[in-house]
Amino acid sequence: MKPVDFDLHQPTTVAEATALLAKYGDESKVLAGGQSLIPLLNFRLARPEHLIDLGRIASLTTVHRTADELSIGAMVTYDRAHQSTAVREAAPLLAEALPHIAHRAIRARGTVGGSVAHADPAAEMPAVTRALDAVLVVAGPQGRREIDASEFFLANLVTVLRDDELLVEIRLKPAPARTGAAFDEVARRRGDFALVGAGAQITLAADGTVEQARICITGVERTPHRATEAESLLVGSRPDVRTIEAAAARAQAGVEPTGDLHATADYRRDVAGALVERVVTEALDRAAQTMSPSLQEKSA
Ligand SMILES: Cc1cc2nc3c(=O)[nH]c(=O)nc-3n(C[C@H](O)[C@H](O)[C@H](O)COP(=O)(O)OP(=O)(O)OC[C@H]3O[C@@H](n4cnc5c(N)ncnc54)[C@H](O)[C@@H]3O)c2cc1C
Repeated sequence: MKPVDFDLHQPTTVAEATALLAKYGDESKVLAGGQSLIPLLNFRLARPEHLIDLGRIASLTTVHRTADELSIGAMVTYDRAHQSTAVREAAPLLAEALPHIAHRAIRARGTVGGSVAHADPAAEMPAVTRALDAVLVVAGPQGRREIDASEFFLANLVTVLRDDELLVEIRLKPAPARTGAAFDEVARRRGDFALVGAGAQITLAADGTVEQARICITGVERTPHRATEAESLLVGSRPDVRTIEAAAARAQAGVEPTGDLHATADYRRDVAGALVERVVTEALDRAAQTMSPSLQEKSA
């Protein structure tokens, strides 16, 4: 099928884009990479009269790193983020998650901001922003506001974004030294949305104990899940196999999936536990590899 007729607007600044959103309200829709929106238009599940393409707003395409902050523009594509040294160094969990998103062609066009704004609970980006305590910067006719990722996602495909607001930037605190990260997922076919995914970013203290643990799980609830109980069990410990298994068991007990035609609730819960065990083990190994050999022995 083809979309219903619409007027295409191509603003070159955020102010122009928000003015268009304010003018056309719920008759308009923002277009980012189009990897979710274009199929919705083609199937006529979305019928906006005005499409506001963000593709010409250069200020939304930058990645900027300072000592205290990593800032990623909403229109940065998955590929571009993955090629960025700043992202790899400051947000290793994000760098690990990016290659799991869809297929190469989709990663070339899809944007980090589009994924967060779309808020699919099976998607990688929303879960990663939740685990990394990202701040989501939003622009509207009244100016900008900052929203913690923990408050951004309300339900499947529903966020706190208002009709006349744009997500413009994702801000993260850079990962400290001695940090490792891993992401893994289970999908029916390579490139499909995963049934369940999990990511972990772990920072070790100089003595080899866990200083900080961040764990997220996709595909188990209506919003991206953060496994805080598992995180607290790891923090302060000198993690061995038993501690990791206990953390995974806590993560598994902490999710409340519902079954659907793709997988039962029990299957999703079991996979979540197995994936958390795997990614925590891998993230810890990678964090330990950043330390001197004597400290690596201590943390083993
Ligand atoms: C076959 C296939 C497989 C896929 N597999 C995966 C997968 O495994 N993991 C995954 O995460 N995704 C997957 N996707 C979705 C893909 O990642 C999309 O790119 C992503 O969901 C949306 O990003 P986009 O930039 O394409 O946004 P668009 O499709 O342009 O927009 C999506 C929605 O967000 C809104 N929006 C976009 N940007 C903004 C903004 N800055 N401010 C406010 N609202 C905005 C739009 O109005 C629209 O409602 C898949 C898609 C396909 C077609």
